Amino acid sequence: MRDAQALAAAGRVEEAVALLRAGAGRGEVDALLMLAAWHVLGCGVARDMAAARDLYGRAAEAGSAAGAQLYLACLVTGSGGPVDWLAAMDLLRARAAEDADAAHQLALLGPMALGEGGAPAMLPPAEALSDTPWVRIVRGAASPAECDYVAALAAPRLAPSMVIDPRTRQSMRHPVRNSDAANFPVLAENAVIRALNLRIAALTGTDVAQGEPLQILRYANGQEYRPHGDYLPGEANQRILTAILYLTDGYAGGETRFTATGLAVSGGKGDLLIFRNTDADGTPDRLSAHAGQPVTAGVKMIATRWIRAAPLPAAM
Ligand SMILES: O=C(O)CCC(=O)C(=O)O
Ligand SMILES: [Fe+2]
Repeated sequence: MRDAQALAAAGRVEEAVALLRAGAGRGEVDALLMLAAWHVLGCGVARDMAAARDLYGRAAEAGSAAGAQLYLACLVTGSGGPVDWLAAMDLLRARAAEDADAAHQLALLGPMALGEGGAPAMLPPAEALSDTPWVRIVRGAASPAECDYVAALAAPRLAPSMVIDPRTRQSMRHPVRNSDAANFPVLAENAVIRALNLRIAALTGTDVAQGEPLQILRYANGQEYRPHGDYLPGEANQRILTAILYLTDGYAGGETRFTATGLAVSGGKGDLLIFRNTDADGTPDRLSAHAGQPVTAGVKMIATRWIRAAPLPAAM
């Protein structure tokens, strides 16, 4: 496939696409995956998620682990076609013998007893912690095994957290947040991540499409997230809610502290903290400002879902 890349780099995009199509036609995994990626990105071909989904499916059928992962993401998130949870479970079962992660996902999904499309069967109740700002906690929203799985899945993806410089729009390191971060864009989701995102959507009374990619933060000793609001300056589709799932326990410090009132939350492993960042009319609620206090021993990991007022544009 280096030939196709070289042709594309030389501006001979049509020839590159023709080469990929020929390889894909012969069922070559590399060609199927690259052509799919080009359809996702709209690079050399028109952006076409349905075509990408079909190509990932063919790569999966040809035995590609990467193809199977991406096809699974399409099936569980409804990218490039309808959500097909049953086909996703079939795919996991077909792979479980040779793919430890597929087997692990099935082991976690079984006890969830999910309904159609991966919807949660039952929801634990929410407890009010404060009304101004509006803060709720759902104890045991995820099991310890689910938390461990998400933490381990994120580990190889973790990199120093970045913030966007509002002047240059470049991402850069910043002392406001010195943790490590990783996220799961739609095509990086799998069945377990999707099930958790659907659970968070149900617990917050929102549509799963309103959620930004699940973001994992890892704070080692001394790391923190300084006081901030989660709302986005000048954004029309505002972050109305934040949901934080605590993935680890046994660390010291690291409370989530609402700086205006001093409310400090030490979430237990599997607890989900939910708070509103805006008023009913969508204006930022300054009282929702909060911090992740410095961790003083051990490691704190959380999974954050920033939830917008309206669904985000379809999957990338
Ligand atoms: O680490 C925490 O407790 C807070 C994290 C946070 O503020 C966020 O993810 O938006
Ligand atoms: Fe925050």
